[in-house]
Amino acid sequence: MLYVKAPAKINLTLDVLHKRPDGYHEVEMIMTTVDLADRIGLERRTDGQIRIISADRYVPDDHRNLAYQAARLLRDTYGIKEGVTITLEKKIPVAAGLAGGSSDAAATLKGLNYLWDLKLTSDQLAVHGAKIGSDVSFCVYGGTALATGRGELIQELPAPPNCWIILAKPSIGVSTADVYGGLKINEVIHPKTKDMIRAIHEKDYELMCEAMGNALEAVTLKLHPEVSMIKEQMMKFGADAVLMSGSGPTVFGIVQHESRVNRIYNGLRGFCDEVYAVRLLGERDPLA
Ligand SMILES: C[C@@](CO)(OP(=O)(O)O)[C@H](O)COP(=O)(O)OP(=O)(O)OC[C@H]1O[C@@H](n2ccc(N)nc2=O)[C@H](O)[C@@H]1O
Ligand SMILES: Nc1ncnc2c1ncn2[C@@H]1O[C@H](COP(=O)(O)OP(=O)(O)O)[C@@H](O)[C@H]1O
Repeated sequence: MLYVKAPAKINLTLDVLHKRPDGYHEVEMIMTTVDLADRIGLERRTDGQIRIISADRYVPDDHRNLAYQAARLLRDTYGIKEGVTITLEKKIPVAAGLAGGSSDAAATLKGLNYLWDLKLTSDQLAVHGAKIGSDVSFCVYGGTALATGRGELIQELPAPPNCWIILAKPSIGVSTADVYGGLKINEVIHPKTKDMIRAIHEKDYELMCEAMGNALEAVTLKLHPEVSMIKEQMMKFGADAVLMSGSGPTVFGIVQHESRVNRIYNGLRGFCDEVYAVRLLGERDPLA
């Protein structure tokens, strides 16, 4: 059995520029991976079948699973006769704005590249990833990056200033398509992407706190007012800055002093079942 980690991501900025002819939205977003991860187990099969094993009832165990789609894409593209059993140990909350499914797909691409000895580069895997979902290309590389296009065009960035992240996911699932669909482009408050890039290059934590912004928040907060309440509580318990990740509903708070992490974590546990205190992974995995 080959094991591969599939880390979650958060969006430090998420800007939506316009709707594209293909129905997607042109985005400009800065994403970074955190040390909350699914674990993917890959085992070769001689029957050519792709099988998913997952204990999480919210995760499909058939062709709808993004890890399944990743395996099928490589098997069919490269004429692989073998199959694979994919065991998903889910730790990332589902439909949370943390790219759990996308990260599982990226981990499966990387693991099968090794298992089936395909010798594909990260760039080649990222191109395949984009066929599975807009966030999968970023998940192939990991680390920190500016994503543009529909999210599949990746420009690597250095690690952001070091800090703790507290993630709080209310017990609601959010459809990414519904959130993008609910966006009024002419009302978008554009985040300060350039300031965030400067904050990352200069390791300026205060500027990073100021520059955080997510154009999709306006839609999700209207659909789910409890997300606003979680943001307020996160600030009340001492976070330096707070933002919703991706299409939500997960809210993340950032804090530099470890002494405050427990207070925020314990405070949010009163409101959310799924609360995590995590670190930024920052740079790309050199072995990726
Ligand atoms: C919102 C973001 C922000 O990082 O992440 P999550 O909240 O899902 O983690 C991403 O843009 C989500 O990426 P991903 O979840 O891969 O989206 P996809 O499966 O490609 O698309 C799902 C649906 O979202 C909408 N969509 C997605 C990406 C994009 N740039 N424009 C869109 O309009 C489309 O309706 C599409 O059919
Ligand atoms: N491997 C997977 N892990 C989680 N969800 C998956 C997976 N494959 C497909 N899905 C489906 O994709 C939807 C969104 O998954 P996820 O990537 O966790 O959300 P988000 O994109 O908001 O982070 C879920 O509702 C789930 O049914």
